[in-house]
Amino acid sequence: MSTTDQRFGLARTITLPGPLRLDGGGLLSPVDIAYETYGTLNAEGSNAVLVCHALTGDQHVASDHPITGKPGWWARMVGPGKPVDPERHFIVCANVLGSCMGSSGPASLNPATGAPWAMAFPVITIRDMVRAQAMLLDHLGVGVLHAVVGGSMGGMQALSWPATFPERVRAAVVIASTARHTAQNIAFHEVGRQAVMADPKWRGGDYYGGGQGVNGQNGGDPPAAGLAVARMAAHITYLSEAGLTEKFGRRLQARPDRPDGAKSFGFDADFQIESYLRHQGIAFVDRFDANSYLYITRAMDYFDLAEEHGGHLANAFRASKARFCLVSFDTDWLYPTPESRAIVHALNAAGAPVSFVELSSPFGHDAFLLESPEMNRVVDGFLRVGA
Ligand SMILES: CC(=O)SCCNC(=O)CCNC(=O)[C@H](O)C(C)(C)COP(=O)(O)OP(=O)(O)OC[C@H]1O[C@@H](n2cnc3c(N)ncnc32)[C@H](O)[C@@H]1OP(=O)(O)O
Ligand SMILES: N[C@@H](CCO)C(=O)O
Repeated sequence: MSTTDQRFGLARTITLPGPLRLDGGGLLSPVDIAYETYGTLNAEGSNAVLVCHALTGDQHVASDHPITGKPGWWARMVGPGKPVDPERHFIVCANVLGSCMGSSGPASLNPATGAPWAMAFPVITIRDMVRAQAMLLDHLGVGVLHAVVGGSMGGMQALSWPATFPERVRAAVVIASTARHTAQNIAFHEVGRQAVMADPKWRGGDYYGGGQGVNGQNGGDPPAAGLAVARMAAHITYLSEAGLTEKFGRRLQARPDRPDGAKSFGFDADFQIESYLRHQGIAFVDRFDANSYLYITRAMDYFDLAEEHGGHLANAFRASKARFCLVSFDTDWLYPTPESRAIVHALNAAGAPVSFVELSSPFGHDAFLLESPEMNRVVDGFLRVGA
């Protein structure tokens, strides 16, 4: 086990013997899980909060990211005086299975060969990620969670937790999420995957150059262009038309050779939105592995909680005694409010206690990552019950 002190969190990577039985049929063993904890588990073991991250997030929920140097992705939600508070809670955030920040994934070494798994890594599901988290909680001595909290793909895990381990969760907070991927969601992911796989540098996933790590840190030559295009397309889905119009409109990008932002009459990034998207694409490839992008988007596309429970979403929650809190954003067209409402209906049908709020924000799906005093108030109030 390796340990690093981070500001107020504790970062570790643990290798668990497993085996982890996967929905796709195989076994994974051993299982590496990179995680951070904040705060202390109380004597009763009743204050643990598991925070689940979205597609490209990681365990650095409230500590600086080791590659980008940016603050943790949910430092607005997790920290002293925040709704998820290390003064009151024992907070656990783990890098999901299949990702690239230390947990087992295509960029990590296959113990059978000593080389990176690449596309030999098994296809995983949201439920596999949850099972791996349960193994970590066993290791940490956490029996029952006070709450599981997540947005977007993190919300899928937060829904999957009470469905998979009904006796281990007392409350679930599901933000900007869905119980199943729609055709539109799958379509956008497929565009991204094809962009990665069409890059000649993808080479069937074997681009690591013998080393593991994010995007060529150890001498590989990753499909950076394809991954950047994938991120550009995906990033549009995380925003809203109104937000884009307000932030960029049709304004032209100022550059050293054209300080007033004149049109190039070519294919430079003339518009600010083009420049912005290119920046988002380029920045992304520094911190994320292209094969992990394939595996995690696949896991999200396969997610259909009703299908896992005989075709009826309510069945997923019948064994659970958990309270649920759902939050959606009115400009989120990726996982729009009706997706959350469908979950609420299923929870009602299952007799589960549920509160639901649609918040107003101009920022689309990624609103859950931004400053939202209303979201924080809702989550804070919900987590204080039964604490
Ligand atoms: C659990 C998880 O979800 S973890 C993963 C979450 N993190 C991400 O998704 C990271 C990428 N996503 C984003 O940045 C998202 O937009 C958010 C919601 C997380 C952040 O939103 P905001 O704080 O409003 O940032 P914004 O979208 O304006 O982007 C700012 C960046 O764009 C750059 N930018 C802004 N305008 C332009 C432009 N015209 N041309 C080029 N770059 C531009 C800024 O310089 C800044 O760059 P930096 O991030 O390298 O410092
Ligand atoms: N923008 C976030 C949320 C996507 O659902 C991410 O990249 O993980």
